[in-house]
Amino acid sequence: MSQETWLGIDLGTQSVRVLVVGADGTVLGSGTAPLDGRRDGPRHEQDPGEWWAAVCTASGAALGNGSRRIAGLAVCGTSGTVLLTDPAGRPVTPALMYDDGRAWAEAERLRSAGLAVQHTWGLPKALWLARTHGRGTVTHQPDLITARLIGRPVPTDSSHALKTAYDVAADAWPDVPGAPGLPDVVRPGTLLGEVCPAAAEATGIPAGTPVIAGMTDGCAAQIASGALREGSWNSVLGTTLVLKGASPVPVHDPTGVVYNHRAPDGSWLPGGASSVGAGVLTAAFVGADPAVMDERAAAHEPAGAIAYPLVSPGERFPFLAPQATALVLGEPAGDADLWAALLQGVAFAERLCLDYLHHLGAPLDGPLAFTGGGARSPYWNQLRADILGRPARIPEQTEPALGMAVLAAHGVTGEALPDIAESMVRIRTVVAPRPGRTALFAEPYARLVTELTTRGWLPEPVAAHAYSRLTLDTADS
Ligand SMILES: Nc1ncnc2c1ncn2[C@@H]1O[C@H](COP(=O)(O)OP(=O)(O)O)[C@@H](O)[C@H]1O
Ligand SMILES: O=C(CO)[C@H](O)[C@H](O)COP(=O)(O)O
Repeated sequence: MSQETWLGIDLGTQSVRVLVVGADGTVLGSGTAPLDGRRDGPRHEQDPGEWWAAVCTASGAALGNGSRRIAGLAVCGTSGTVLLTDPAGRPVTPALMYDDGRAWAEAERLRSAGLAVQHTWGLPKALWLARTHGRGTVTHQPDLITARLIGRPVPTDSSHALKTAYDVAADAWPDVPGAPGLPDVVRPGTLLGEVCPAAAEATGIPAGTPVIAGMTDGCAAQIASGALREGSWNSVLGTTLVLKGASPVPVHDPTGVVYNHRAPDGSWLPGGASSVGAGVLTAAFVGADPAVMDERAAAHEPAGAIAYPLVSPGERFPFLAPQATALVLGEPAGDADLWAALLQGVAFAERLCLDYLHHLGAPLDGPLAFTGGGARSPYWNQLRADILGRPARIPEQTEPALGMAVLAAHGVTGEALPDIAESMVRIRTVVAPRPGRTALFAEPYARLVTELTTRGWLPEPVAAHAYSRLTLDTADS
């Protein structure tokens, strides 16, 4: 690949991040700008008008004052965030965020019509918006930014459209009676247009820069981890846990817990998003220093209590249980023991996600990467490798914006995405499981699986599969 420079834009929950990246993955510039949101019970909204201003600030900071040539850019957003726009592409509603849970009734109706959607997905929320605000065209978070960059409304990409129920296998919208207007769709990596002079003036990104159709932030993080070859997986441990892998065929899950994004080359990126995650630490230990707590937790292996640490009520992966609440079995012997139980509980949930994927027949024999804020803890990385019984790669730079820079390079050069990712993604370290450690955690893991089954959250065949994989792994360790 030539020595070009690429730009990635990540529209997140709390901020917009922009990275300027060289052909070897070196970060040449970065910028960020905060975003506000409104939460009220199950409702979570953002003002889409704020996104453009934040993109301008973050791009300006990433590019500095220089007139650097950018060979291409792509934009990712939070998956399932939607709003409605008028024919000129202007917002006519607030944006309902990916975790906004108000569209229960709409989701129920869609499911009874045969569409495997969760209530936080884009299509039920778009129906809710159409019912309460009137009609408009469904627009995903990045569509508003790519339109502004190019200077006219542009198609959406099939990745952000997935949770609006776009059929990525048939490359078509399903027939949804009463649906608001649906946008044209292109595959990720397609050229959408070029940065127009007005957008260049506002952002500092040179006019004429190619704008490439992006993917969701979850897929962007996967690209940034390099996990794009068959059987490779990326586990993003941030506030919550998202697992995504690469497969030549979709992983079929009738319950919709695991769903499949589609890579630009037509291969599949199966995965799911759990409500377990590192967010429980922030909530339970306000102001604690993770490094200090990790050091103290090392004396509690296994912990005296067993946790299933949901960040918010309801679980979506590795099982669907809207009624599930965080659980702690047993009485932790102090704060270090509780911290240990939470770290171990997240790793147990991660193990169960992999067991579930295996149960569905997903290919799992490639490398596993750990990314997200939780991967900043070397202790937790080791613990997770021990409990999973498999090594994990920790990349140097794992931001979704890097994934978008890689996708832009693919879109402009036409080189295969996995090849470009390998030339731009650097692995910092590989953590191997310690001998005997998987067996040390076998009993609490099995107890947790039993408890989840007894509560009716985890289907029994999945539990049986988890026990049999545990027997195999502990015989080896
Ligand atoms: N050293 C650490 N040890 C444990 N958890 C950490 C550490 N650093 C960050 N985190 C966790 O990472 C989470 C944030 O992850 P991040 O990927 O940055 O954000 P988000 O998922 O919100 O996009 C927080 O919940 C925080 O508790
Ligand atoms: O919590 C989220 C914010 O976007 C998403 O649910 C998560 O990233 C997974 O979404 P996807 O698999 O569609 O990328």
